Amino acid sequence: MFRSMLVRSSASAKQSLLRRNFSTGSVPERKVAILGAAGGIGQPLALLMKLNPLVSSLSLYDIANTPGVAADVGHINTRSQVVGYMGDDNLAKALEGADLVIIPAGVPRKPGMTRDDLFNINAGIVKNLCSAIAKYCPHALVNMISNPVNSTVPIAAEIFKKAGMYDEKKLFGVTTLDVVRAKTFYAGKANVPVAEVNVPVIGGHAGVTILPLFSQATPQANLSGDVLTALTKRTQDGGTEVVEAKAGKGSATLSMAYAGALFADACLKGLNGVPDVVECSYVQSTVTELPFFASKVRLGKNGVEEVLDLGPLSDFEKEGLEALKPELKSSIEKGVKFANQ
Ligand SMILES: NC(=O)C1=CN([C@@H]2O[C@H](COP(=O)(O)OP(=O)(O)OC[C@H]3O[C@@H](n4cnc5c(N)ncnc54)[C@H](O)[C@@H]3O)[C@@H](O)[C@H]2O)C=CC1
Ligand SMILES: O=C([O-])CC(=O)C(=O)O
Repeated sequence: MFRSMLVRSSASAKQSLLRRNFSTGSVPERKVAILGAAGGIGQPLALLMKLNPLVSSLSLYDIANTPGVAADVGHINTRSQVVGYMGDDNLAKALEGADLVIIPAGVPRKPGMTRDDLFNINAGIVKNLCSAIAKYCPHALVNMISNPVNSTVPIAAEIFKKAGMYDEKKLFGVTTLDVVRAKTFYAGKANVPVAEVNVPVIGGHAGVTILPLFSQATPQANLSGDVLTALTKRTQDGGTEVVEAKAGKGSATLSMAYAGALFADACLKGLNGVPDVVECSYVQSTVTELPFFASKVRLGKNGVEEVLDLGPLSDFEKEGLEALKPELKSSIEKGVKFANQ
């Protein structure tokens, strides 16, 4: 009996050693900061990042209410240590040492508004937060969620350029929710298992600038032109569908937190050297004549490893691509102009 106890205890010692190696060795320490962590997106995103075993330190920053969110999420028995930071004076500490900063700070839409109607408030918020990132964690990857993404990403790039630390490989507009929606809507119409579906979504993140490429969707399905037109429109209007359903109580938060957590996980995998991590994102790009564009991106140890080209487009998608360019161009220019005022 004594012997079997010894065997058991040496087996459990081995297991705990393995566990320790896992937490200190093979999985690197990664600090993730969420700016706007007490908001509609921020809270469920904090929860999902707390569940991610790739995160060792989770920093929750907001101008209000972060102590409660951090205390709540911090009781979950997963790897990361959670700290809440509230107010401008604590932003430096929230950011120091961050490998990845996710920004869902800012106001959401109400019915009747476009994403661009958020520009006046959110542009200033993003500008201040990016100035702090440039100062306190210049090497971090930045996942921009705050709308209008088509403009807030160029704003961030300009702020980083002014600070002399811009690295185009490290700045991402999060367009994953467009991909999530395109997959869901396509699976419904094509009658295929949603978990197997892949659909690239290119362009930007507002109305017609969102261009799902259903011609490249897998598994392939033989959908009529009318169905493809309707699927495209529903994907482009997905945000508005939620804004209207919430009737003044904000925009997508839960599906956005899911999408944001998926994209952050892909970024962390890339940082950790996992090969072949490919996601769509709105990044600095040369795949079209526009300086920022969403397309498939290969993620690696330095962020963007490769911006993949668009692949073959149907005639309908080619038209959509040309149609989106003027709006996307003017949203980019608006952001650049604002940052340089
Ligand atoms: N990229 C995308 O696909 C999506 C983007 N969004 C955008 O995400 C943003 C946030 O949406 P919600 O979470 O629903 O809004 P929300 O109003 O519920 O939360 C925003 C949070 O940001 C905080 N905040 C405001 N100023 C801040 C500052 N200077 N520093 C730190 N935090 C600050 C607020 O205190 C609040 O807790 C909106 O701009 C919305 O349009 C929403 C859905 C999808
Ligand atoms: O529609 C909005 O305002 C929020 C958003 O970006 C989305 O849900 O795609």
